[in-house]
Amino acid sequence: MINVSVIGATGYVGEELLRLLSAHPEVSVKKAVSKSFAGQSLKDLYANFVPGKNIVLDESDGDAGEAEFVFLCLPHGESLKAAPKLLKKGHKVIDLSGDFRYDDVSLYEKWYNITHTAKQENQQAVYGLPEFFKDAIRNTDFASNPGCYTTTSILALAPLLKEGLVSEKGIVIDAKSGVTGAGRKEKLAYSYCETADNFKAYSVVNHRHTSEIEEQLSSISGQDVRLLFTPHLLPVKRGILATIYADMEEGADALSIAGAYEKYYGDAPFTHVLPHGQLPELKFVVGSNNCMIGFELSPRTGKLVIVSCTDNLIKGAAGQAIQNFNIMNGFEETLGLPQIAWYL
Ligand SMILES: NC(=O)C1=CN([C@@H]2O[C@H](COP(=O)(O)OP(=O)(O)OC[C@H]3O[C@@H](n4cnc5c(N)ncnc54)[C@H](OP(=O)(O)O)[C@@H]3O)[C@@H](O)[C@H]2O)C=CC1
Ligand SMILES: CC(=O)N[C@@H](CCC(=O)OP(=O)(O)O)C(=O)O
Repeated sequence: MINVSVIGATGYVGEELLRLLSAHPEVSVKKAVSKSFAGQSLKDLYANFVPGKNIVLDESDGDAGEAEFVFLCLPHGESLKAAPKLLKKGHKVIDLSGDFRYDDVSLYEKWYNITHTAKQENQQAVYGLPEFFKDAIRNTDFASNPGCYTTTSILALAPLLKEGLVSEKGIVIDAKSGVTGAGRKEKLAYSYCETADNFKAYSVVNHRHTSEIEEQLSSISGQDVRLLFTPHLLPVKRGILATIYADMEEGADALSIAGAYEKYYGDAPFTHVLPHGQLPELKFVVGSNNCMIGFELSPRTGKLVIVSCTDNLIKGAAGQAIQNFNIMNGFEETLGLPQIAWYL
């Protein structure tokens, strides 16, 4: 059994993580930290935990107790303060915020408008996308979980860029997210009346995930990738669907594209590519740790259209964190993780 602690336990990601961890056969949750609800039982806030083990929320004192592993489910800027202290005390850390995702901290500082105060720890952090960095994840004590939009986008594009089947220029990612992607904020803009029966684009041309997607795709493919990323707020609770447009290079056809995906994801337990012409839907992935990808060629325009779906709270956050935890501990990658979506 591995003792773990969850900090930021009452947010949407923290709650989902605790729910998934409760079914993990090798995990014992020793501490769940909340600044706002310290002293209360988790089940008083989230009644879905009534049948589970009683978890009393602890003070947010930066102490992870006896836990070997600490999951940080804090807003960006907060992990920046918490992670260095925990690493110094010898804890292994998996951070779910954006604070340690960049190789180039100046990109973080520019896109998040925050001065990075833990540059040394940032160098230590491994980008927790198992499909591409499994060996590094296996050998680190500090994993930085990718963003939800970024996981969905990078998994769709990386094999095709790496194999030279699409151009690194002119890519457009048109992504839609469920409202839980914004966190458990008490803001009018995320309330039922403002989001239900509505659909809107936001942060057009300047969403911070643009830089994370570009940096990782450039690093994986060895090309200078520049792209447009447009997020939208979808009136559903969970799920991300990204429709991606890319210019095909010479030699790109249904067979070579399927072959490139097979090369990188043939053995990946959670990334599934549908046969040419079949497209994923949110209900095929929501409730699971899967990323599902489909594609269609447009010979008339020379463009490839890719559709990629994840559950933002699972493969986009809590599930991928557990996948990284499993790899860091030498467990089966799938341990404790849902492989079949809810569908309904
Ligand atoms: N929602 C999603 O789909 C995804 C989120 N992420 C990332 O995961 C992290 C957590 O996200 P999410 O659960 O959605 O966010 P929430 O806003 O729902 O939860 C964050 C929690 O952090 C705690 N907290 C501690 N310090 C602060 C502070 N200064 N300001 C606000 N909250 C604080 C709060 O709990 P308390 O007051 O009880 O301590 C809060 O509930 C973020 O970094 C986010 O970017 C990553 C991928 C997907
Ligand atoms: C719908 C919504 O608001 N989504 C969030 C992205 C999710 C998130 O929390 O960002 P990270 O994945 O980087 O942690 C946003 O656009 O800011």
